[in-house]
Amino acid sequence: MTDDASSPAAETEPDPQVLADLFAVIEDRKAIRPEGSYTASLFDHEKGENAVLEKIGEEATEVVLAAKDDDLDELTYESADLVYHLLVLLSMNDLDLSALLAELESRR
Ligand SMILES: N=c1c2ncn([C@@H]3O[C@H](COP(=O)(O)OP(=O)(O)OP(=O)(O)O)[C@@H](O)[C@H]3O)c2ncn1[C@@H]1O[C@H](COP(=O)(O)O)[C@@H](O)[C@H]1O
Repeated sequence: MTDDASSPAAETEPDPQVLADLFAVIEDRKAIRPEGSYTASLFDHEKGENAVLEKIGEEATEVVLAAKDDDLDELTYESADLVYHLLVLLSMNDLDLSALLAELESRR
């Protein structure tokens, strides 16, 4: 791996900040509730929490199936769905991303 900004790796390397940025967007959708936002709809709907819990169950199953099938693209895609819905669930329960990170840090 090189720090050369002109290398293809430097152009495509994901920013680890992406998780914090995504959580900030989720918190923003919770506060502002823009029309047409799927995330906002999860907070708006009176059964929103059930919808999120259902999604987490579905996505977790899809992650397991993708892993069993050795389908790495699908495993990556479904893991992203799962993490996104997990972050929505944390926000829905007024937990911060830092609570999750602190818990992980405490296990090191
Ligand atoms: N990361 C996500 C994200 N991941 C998944 N989803 C939505 O979650 C839903 C998942 O439902 P499904 O599993 O049924 O959809 P699917 O993945 O096509 O189907 P499967 O193959 O998984 O069964 C879809 O509507 C996706 O669009 C997401 N919706 C939003 N985000 C992020 O949230 C931001 C705000 O988006 P809005 O929700 O539009 O405000 C976006 O910019 C993204 O960064």
